[in-house]
Amino acid sequence: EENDQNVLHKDASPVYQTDVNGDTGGSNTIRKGLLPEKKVVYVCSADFLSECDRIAKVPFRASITHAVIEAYGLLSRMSVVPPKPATFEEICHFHSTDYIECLQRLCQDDDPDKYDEEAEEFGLGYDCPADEGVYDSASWAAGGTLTAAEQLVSGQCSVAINWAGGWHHAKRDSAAGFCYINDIVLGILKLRTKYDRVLYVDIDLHHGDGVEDAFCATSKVMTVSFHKYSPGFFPGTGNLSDTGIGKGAGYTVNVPLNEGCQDENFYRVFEKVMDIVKIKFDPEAVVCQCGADGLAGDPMDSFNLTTLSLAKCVQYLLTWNIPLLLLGGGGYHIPNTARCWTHITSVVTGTKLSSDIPEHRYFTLYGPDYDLMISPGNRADTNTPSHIKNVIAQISDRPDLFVCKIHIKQNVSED
Ligand SMILES: O=C(CCc1ccccc1NC(=O)c1cccc(C(F)(F)F)c1)NO
Ligand SMILES: [Zn+2]
Repeated sequence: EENDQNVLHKDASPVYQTDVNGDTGGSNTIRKGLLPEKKVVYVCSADFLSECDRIAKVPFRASITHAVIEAYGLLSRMSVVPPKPATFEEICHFHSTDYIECLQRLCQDDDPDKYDEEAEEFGLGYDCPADEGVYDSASWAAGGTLTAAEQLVSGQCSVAINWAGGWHHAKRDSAAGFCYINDIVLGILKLRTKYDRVLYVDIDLHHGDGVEDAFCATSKVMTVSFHKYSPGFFPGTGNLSDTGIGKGAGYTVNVPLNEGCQDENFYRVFEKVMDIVKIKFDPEAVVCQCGADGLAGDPMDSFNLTTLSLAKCVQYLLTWNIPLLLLGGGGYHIPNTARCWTHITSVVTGTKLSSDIPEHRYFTLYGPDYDLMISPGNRADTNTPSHIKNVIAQISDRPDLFVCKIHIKQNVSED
């Protein structure tokens, strides 16, 4: 019966399936018999895309991703909200004014010898160049995450998406790993104005060190990062033994994984760890950084994931029915990253997509199969069953980890 309804609708892309009662979707659709409609906010505008397209390490990734989401007709399933760039004052709710003033100054200076020792002190230089436009694109990306978080706080939606956010390495007073402004920390601080316990989940290939550092000493924000951990691999932090300090002891979770990790192991570990996190921390809101540099085919060439496991992780978080903020991050095979975040957007909007990518402006990037799905490479998954078992056991059996407290609504909200 559902197949009869795969009719083409004038206002949807040819591949866009209808839902059970024949509608092509849209926020005013009354959907019977499906998961209760989750209102989804998608942060986007022409200015936002053109500014985020200038992020040096992922040129035009913002527009390329948006174009596939649009080609599949997914915009009609979400409410599109235009962001503003984050202001200096908003950015300094986390970052030091000295660092941000230095970043602004260097981005306006076109002298190749501008990197003085102050620049070095703030991590600005050859590995994190402060080129013209870096401050603008970073403040627009951060504005997108703040807008998304504000939509959740004001109750306008249950899921909010900023695929141009997720810059998890930036520190309070330094740039790192091509991250200049930590939009994730700013978004979490915004969510904390309403929610007492906020969970951060990071499924990027790399350890989410900047977010972990920001909240390692508080029990109000738990950070959970799944990442490749091996000698010499950036940033080098995020071992199992890294569990938080002071009042935050037990509220930092790190899941170190080895080379070649594939979907089955990745999702198995994710589900086991998150089951425990849900019980012990009982979050009121969750932020997920969906970095796609762990995908097969990424030039990072480290993990061997497909979009299926990353989408399943987000699907899992949706079942918690708490406010969910979805962000981008790494992802340097740009067509695969666009495939991944389109797949996740379809999961969040409850939309089945054909795997044939519709014709659109960047269609040629998806050849020769023009398929939404990707295949794993044939590199071995070096995460042995005993490694996986050991990681899960160490997290679930640790006494200090997220000491299980009865969460009584407290009027003193700060630690
Ligand atoms: O993706 C990251 C950090 C990436 C990073 C950190 C520290 C040093 C270098 C990098 N990034 C790269 O090496 C990089 C970035 C973009 C594209 C490439 C490519 F050359 F592999 F394509 C490589 N975090 O989630
Ligand atoms: Zn990464």
